Amino acid sequence: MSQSRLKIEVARAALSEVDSGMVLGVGTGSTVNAFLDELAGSDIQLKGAVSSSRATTEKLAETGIEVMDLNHVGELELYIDGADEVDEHRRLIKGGGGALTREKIIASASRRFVCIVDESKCVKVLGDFALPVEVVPMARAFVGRKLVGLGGRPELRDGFETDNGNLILDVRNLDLLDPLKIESEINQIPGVVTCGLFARRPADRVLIAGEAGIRRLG
Ligand SMILES: O=C[C@H](O)[C@H](O)[C@H](O)COP(=O)(O)O
Repeated sequence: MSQSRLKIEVARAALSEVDSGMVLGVGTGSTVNAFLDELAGSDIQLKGAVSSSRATTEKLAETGIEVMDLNHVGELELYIDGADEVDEHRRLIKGGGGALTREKIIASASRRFVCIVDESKCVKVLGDFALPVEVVPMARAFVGRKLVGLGGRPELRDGFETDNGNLILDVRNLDLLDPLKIESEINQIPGVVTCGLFARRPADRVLIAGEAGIRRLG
């Protein structure tokens, strides 16, 4: 099965997590877009959605779902999002599309986070995927040196600006065996907005589409 077919399969499986009348937190990326297509074709009627990026806001508008401001909705019942890497403890690397900060805010503001991936995203140890770190522009070089001090090899994502007006450093070579520790170490560097590790706020459930069907973690 192709990867895009697997994305559709897991998107379809995620519909059973969603109820009509919900205000849903919605992540960013191609798997989430597949989910929104499936949602549009279902009979689920959301009250609205909180969006994690401009791209998702546009997609929600096309789908006819009202986009709501997180400041006006309080705690969300459910957040649905994809990931770039997932381990067996439901810890994630996210931010391949640069939306990590808003994604982490909405995931943290939600009671449940259901992550939807195809099996190519599953790893034993996080870190093959370069870790995205969102950085305030004037701190780019300073943060880069600190990341080198942690053993990383940061590379500026060329020509990319986040929805928050910041930069992304993609960091290779970090030892992520203890993702909780490295997540807080990176997040404590002044100038870092957040890093793409979701260890402090892992997914509550991961739905994984593979050749054998849908596997669930959590
Ligand atoms: O910033 C982007 C997000 O973290 C996405 O959830 C992640 O990159 C996965 O995207 P996709 O579903 O396109 O593989």
